[in-house]
Amino acid sequence: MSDALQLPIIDLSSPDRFSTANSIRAKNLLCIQFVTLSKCNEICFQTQEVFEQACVDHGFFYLVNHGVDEGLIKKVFEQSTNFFSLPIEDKMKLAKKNHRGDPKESFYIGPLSDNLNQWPLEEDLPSWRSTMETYHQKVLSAATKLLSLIALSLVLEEDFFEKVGALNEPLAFIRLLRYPGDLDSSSEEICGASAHSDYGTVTFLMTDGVPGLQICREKSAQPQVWEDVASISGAFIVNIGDMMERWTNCLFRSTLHRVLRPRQERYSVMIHPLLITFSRISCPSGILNESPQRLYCGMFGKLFQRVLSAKVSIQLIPTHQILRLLGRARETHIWLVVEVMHNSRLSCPKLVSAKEIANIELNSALASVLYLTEGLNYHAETKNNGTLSTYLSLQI
Ligand SMILES: O=C(O)CCC(=O)C(=O)O
Ligand SMILES: [Fe+2]
Repeated sequence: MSDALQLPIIDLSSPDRFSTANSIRAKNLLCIQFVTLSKCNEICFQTQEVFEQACVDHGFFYLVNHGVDEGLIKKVFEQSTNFFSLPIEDKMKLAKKNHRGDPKESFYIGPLSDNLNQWPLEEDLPSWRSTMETYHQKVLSAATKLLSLIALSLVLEEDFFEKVGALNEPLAFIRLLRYPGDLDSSSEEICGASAHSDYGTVTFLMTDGVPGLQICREKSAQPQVWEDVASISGAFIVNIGDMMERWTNCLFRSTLHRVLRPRQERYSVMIHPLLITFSRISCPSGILNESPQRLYCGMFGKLFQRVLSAKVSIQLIPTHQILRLLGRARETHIWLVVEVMHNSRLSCPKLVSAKEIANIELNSALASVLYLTEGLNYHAETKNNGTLSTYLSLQI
């Protein structure tokens, strides 16, 4: 693996919240910690004079002192391994539907407040559910603190998100991932997770340290440049999602990323907090003053709100995956919301059925597709090599 990218570190426990908030976006701050990782386990902290903006330039940063106990993180990875090590027929009991996807296994746990989640049996995996529930709550609490820093960084009141009710109904879901390792070297697939951006507000990612994550900071550059992002033990890799990018009128960046097919087995755990009310809050005028052209009509437009209330799963797909998706859409009756960029403005999203998709013009490099499966699905796929790719879709 080539030298890993230097990403900014945000310290959630720093008493100087204003400086920390500034480091989320302000340019030319002095004495901010950077980390340089050339190999995963070789950590070298370095102070640099110029701080590149965490959210504005990279859309990715490390979060340290976040209050999620290392022991709990270790337990989550152990329990994830326990789950994926169950016999395939046990895992299939939680599957509802076939799904073709990247060559990895995944398990989604939706918001804890609804009772739609499926859990492995307590007798099969003792304490599994309680471990995941505790992790869910702890990460959500770190996310809430981070959001207050984000508010400060946008020159908003620290409790802005709280006041507007964005935290009243926080929907966060956990994704447990297992990449099986490159057992089949003849495979043409180079990705364990294909290039995408995340659709939520911020994503909290923890990995087991096996390399593979890469980001592309200039998605429109040709050829695309992919840079490795290494893990730091105990630190979250946090990235900005599309929802936040849109809400800040593209001030913050939702960066394209992917995971290369790892040579050895790789585990990762993600939490995506999705703040529904957030989608109804318009971009603050302060941000619009900086970039007066409003790039999005509404947050996601009315349609997105309909989507959110329609008990469906959602995912934003970058353009280069659209064609792949179209092939899939015809098979699986996926509905898509298509937004096409016209003269650097996004048109209002349109809801189209899988049948209509073939007729949509997708010649813009910046088109994005929000695809919806028919709610509450657990998808499963058995690949030729016997690995299982599963997910329980987001329950909203
Ligand atoms: O496994 C990882 O390191 C990241 C996966 C990812 O980006 C995703 O599933 O959204
Ligand atoms: Fe992602």
